[in-house]
Amino acid sequence: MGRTSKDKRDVYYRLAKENGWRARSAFKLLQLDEEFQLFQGVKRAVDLCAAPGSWSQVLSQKVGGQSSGQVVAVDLQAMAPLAGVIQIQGDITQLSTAKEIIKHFEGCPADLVVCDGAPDVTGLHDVDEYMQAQLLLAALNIATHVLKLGGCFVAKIFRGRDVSLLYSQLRVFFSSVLCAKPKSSRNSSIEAFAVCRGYDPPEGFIPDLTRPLLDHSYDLDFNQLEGPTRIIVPFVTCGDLSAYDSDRSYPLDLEDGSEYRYTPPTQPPISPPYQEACKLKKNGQLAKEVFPQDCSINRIDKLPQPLTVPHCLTLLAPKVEDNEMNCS
Ligand SMILES: C[S@@+](CC[C@H](N)C(=O)[O-])C[C@H]1O[C@@H](n2cnc3c(N)ncnc32)[C@H](O)[C@@H]1O
Repeated sequence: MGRTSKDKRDVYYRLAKENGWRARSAFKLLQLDEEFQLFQGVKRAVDLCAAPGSWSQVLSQKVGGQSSGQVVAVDLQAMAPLAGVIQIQGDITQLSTAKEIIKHFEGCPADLVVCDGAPDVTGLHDVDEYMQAQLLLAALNIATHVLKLGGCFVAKIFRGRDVSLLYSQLRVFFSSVLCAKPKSSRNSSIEAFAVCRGYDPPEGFIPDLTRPLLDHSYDLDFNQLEGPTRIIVPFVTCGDLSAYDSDRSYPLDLEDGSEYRYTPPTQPPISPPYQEACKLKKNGQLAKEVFPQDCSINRIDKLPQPLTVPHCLTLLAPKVEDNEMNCS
């Protein structure tokens, strides 16, 4: 039941597996491209925060497929190999990672940098938004080193309270910045994508890898700009009206009347962060087994010490299904 119910909940999850994409996120990039023709004329692209690799798959088909096309993908996590994609396992906030990306381009600038990065969500909105913003700024910093003048930068953004400040920061480097929401991105999520075109850094700007988060005199440069520090940018929804609605549940029966058949994931994660929790669950060692009567969060004082991540996971998300953790 678990597998079927998850498929049913999310038509893009189902379609991704049927079409051979490693994750449903592939549709987000495809729908962004439909709207903005992101891949037109692109020969070199960087995919930041790429695992499990569906955006890299899209890029390798649209960019890497050309004879001189080149795609570099980076993630903290290991990613299964993909034809035509150079992979780096590293942290995009680290100087060493930025240097490695640059090395692969051998002096040739990239036409497109994309970043679908997401920190581990804590549920504390301010913290999550802050972390997401920092990741975006790290991606932007790397982009300032590899992107050609006039190039394009697309990054996941959380539309939180201070998002207008982020837009302003992006506007310092790009002639056009807008916020796009593909149909495959749930309306219930504050996720959207900043689409920044026309890379045009301020005169005299020197990219500085020693400050990966752009948390320095860049602010001074920024404050010297004329006009308000917070701007409103156009909001564009992408994916035509006939596209599936990601907030809806669709029936499993296929339109042609044929019976639905479960499709396994295209590429299961290599070494997911929840692996330890899966192992403990299989051995009956998760917190709910330890406290079968009551494992509510207000009994945290009664928990075994030290408190491990898997224990917290069980307490905070008791309904996580086996299939969602790929425990089978
Ligand atoms: C939503 S997933 C990306 C999905 C991917 N675009 C795809 O289509 O398969 C977010 C990724 O961001 C990565 N990430 C988060 N923080 C990172 C960091 N500091 N450096 C590199 N990758 C990071 C995570 O490891 C995770 O794989």
